[in-house]
Amino acid sequence: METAAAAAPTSPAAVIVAIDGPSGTGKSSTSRAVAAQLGLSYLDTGAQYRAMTWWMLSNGIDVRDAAEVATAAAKPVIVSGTDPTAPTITVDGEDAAGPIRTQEVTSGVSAVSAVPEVRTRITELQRTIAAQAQGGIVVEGRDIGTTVLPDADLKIFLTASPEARAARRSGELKGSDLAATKEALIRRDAADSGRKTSPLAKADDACEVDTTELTLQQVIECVVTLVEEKRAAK
Ligand SMILES: Nc1ncnc2c1ncn2[C@@H]1O[C@H](COP(=O)(O)OP(=O)(O)OP(=O)(O)O)[C@@H](O)[C@H]1O
Ligand SMILES: Nc1ccn([C@@H]2O[C@H](COP(=O)(O)O)[C@@H](O)[C@H]2O)c(=O)n1
Repeated sequence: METAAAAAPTSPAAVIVAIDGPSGTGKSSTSRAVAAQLGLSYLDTGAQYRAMTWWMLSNGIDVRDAAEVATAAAKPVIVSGTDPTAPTITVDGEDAAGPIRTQEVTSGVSAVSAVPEVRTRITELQRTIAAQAQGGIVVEGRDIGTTVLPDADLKIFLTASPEARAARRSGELKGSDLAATKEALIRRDAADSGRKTSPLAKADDACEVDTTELTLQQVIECVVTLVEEKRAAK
């Protein structure tokens, strides 16, 4: 007797998700959680610019000197691990996850990331990683939807008021001054939005989500729903 062959289980369509927005809007927390929940890879592009900055500072490069930064931009070997449950970043084989979060790196990163030679190198790296992510990937940063992955399946631009963002950051940095934190993130956003090459910007076809009044869990649920809708339509 003939039996019908069991239908092979189909794996969900690979989907490329770009999440951009200013600092402290919840890009990393949201992207990691969404990627983990949906079995996607995850890339924190800010960590790559921080890694480049840390290398420059560690090697005596004046990060305010664009010509010096440009000349050195090809030197560091930056490797990003894309498991959302345990993202990693190494520079020349050394674990950089801790050092890239220092105040010195945060203060210097906008100057380094504005240098075109730095952006060209890191953008190339990001595109290679996204192309290798078989099951799909969530990539978060400032210019993913506009420049790095303009053909992403889904683009999201997260926003939140400066007050909400400063309060979130102050919660992380125990004992920090709220007004100074707010001023520092406004300054960094202005530098990132004002640079000539690939500034922080919302892509025309991005879906904007204002997270000011939302809990992190609500933002995650909102993005998961958007990704699932895109996957179902593929
Ligand atoms: N909707 C939210 N409500 C409350 N807290 C949040 C929300 N989203 C994120 N947070 C918290 O705000 C802090 C900053 O979030 P996160 O690092 O994800 O932001 P980001 O946009 O990636 O920032 P940056 O660009 O500076 O790296 C974290 O402590 C996170 O837990
Ligand atoms: N696509 C991106 C991502 C980040 N940057 C620069 O890196 C800085 C640090 O980013 P965090 O997300 O870790 O805060 C950010 O301020 C930008 O200068 C970028 O240019 N493009």
